[in-house]
Amino acid sequence: MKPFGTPHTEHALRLMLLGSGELGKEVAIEAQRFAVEVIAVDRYAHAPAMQVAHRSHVINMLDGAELRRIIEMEKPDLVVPEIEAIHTPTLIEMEREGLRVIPTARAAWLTMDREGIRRLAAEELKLPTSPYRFVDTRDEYLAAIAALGLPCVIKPVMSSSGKGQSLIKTTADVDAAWDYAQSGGRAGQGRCIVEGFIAFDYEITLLTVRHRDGTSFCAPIGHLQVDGDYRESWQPQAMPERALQRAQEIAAAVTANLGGYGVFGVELFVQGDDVIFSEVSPRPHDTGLVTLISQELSQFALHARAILGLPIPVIRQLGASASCAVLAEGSSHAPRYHGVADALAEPDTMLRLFGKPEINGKRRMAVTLARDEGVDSARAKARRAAEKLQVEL
Ligand SMILES: Nc1ncnc2c1ncn2[C@@H]1O[C@H](COP(=O)(O)OP(=O)(O)OP(=O)(O)O)[C@@H](O)[C@H]1O
Ligand SMILES: NCC(=O)N[C@@H]1O[C@H](COP(=O)([O-])[O-])[C@@H](O)[C@H]1O
Ligand SMILES: [Mg+2]
Repeated sequence: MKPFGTPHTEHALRLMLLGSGELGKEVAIEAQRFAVEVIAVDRYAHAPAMQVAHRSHVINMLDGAELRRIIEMEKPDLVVPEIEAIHTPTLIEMEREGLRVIPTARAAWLTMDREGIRRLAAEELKLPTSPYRFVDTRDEYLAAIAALGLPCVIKPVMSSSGKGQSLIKTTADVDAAWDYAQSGGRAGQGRCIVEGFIAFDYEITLLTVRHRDGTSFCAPIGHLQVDGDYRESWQPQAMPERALQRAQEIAAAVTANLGGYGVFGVELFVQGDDVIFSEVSPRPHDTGLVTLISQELSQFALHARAILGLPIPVIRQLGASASCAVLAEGSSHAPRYHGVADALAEPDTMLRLFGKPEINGKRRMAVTLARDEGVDSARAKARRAAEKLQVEL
């Protein structure tokens, strides 16, 4: 890698974020601590990371020609995918031409689409997963439900944060779930995965960092999801030694196959000592927002260090911590936030307002963070802080 340089000069070390949401904003800030020049790209203007980047571009990242044009124009030293809805075949092509993609173009390609990563994990790596089928038509969908049984879950192959996802409990849910899957994904209509429902005891994200000196794990993060979207996360999630070991083995196997440097959010379901692989983000994870308060080096700082080829000799945990997502629902072009001071009144409390420029429907706008004696009291404190925060539309 070339030496660190000075932004806005010919010697700048340039990092392009593809996706500029709340996660990218924190990555941008961490990269700038090393004087990296940050170029933020997303599908809309004034996205959170754009607000702290040196420059930004608004493009359709699912359009290969547009993606190539912007990368050729900016000539970044590192391209850092931040969301799954990207034309990853273009990244694969350009990686062959010498572009550096984090963690690798193949990892971004396999995980942009639930089919790629699921087939890799279940069929190639033989890791335990939920039973599943991919479907393109309503008839195939009905056949999948018949084969897998109820309850089951349907998700568009390209989606995140639960968009287009439904739990199908009874036959009464079947039609609405199909319609939502066809309208709610990040790339419009199309292929879906139908998964058998796993009645897990709890689920975790195991943040796994591949860096120049090897692979490191953060303490497991427990989380609560509603409608497939994260609402609360906490660290550490208590778990039996055997299950933790199994979780680390699975995370090591998946991330070693994906390769490259950076943080991965490995999502796992736990039942007793058994661990089931769900999916992986080859980048920081929303549930990992808790590490902004729970670790000396947050997942964003770890990502920056790893991708810049810097050492990570230790990941220091600072104590039981929690995060609580703040969602708003409605429509607005200039949301305002009340109760920020009240939300920060208790010791060991922090928050982030993402600064998203508009809401149309339901959107995660902020997160509260808290540390306390134990995970339960940290969760309660983060929730109290979130209750104080009001989003005026
Ligand atoms: N097969 C399943 N059995 C039980 N619960 C499931 C299953 N699939 C998904 N879920 C629940 O829905 C949540 C979201 O699913 P998943 O992670 O696949 O969606 P996503 O849209 O990629 O979300 P994100 O982008 O936040 O990771 C899971 O964390 C889990 O709580
Ligand atoms: N689960 C993935 C996740 O949380 N991704 C984060 O949400 C942003 C999109 O938010 P938006 O839908 O509000 O634009 C993404 O850009 C990323 O930061
Ligand atoms: Mg997930």
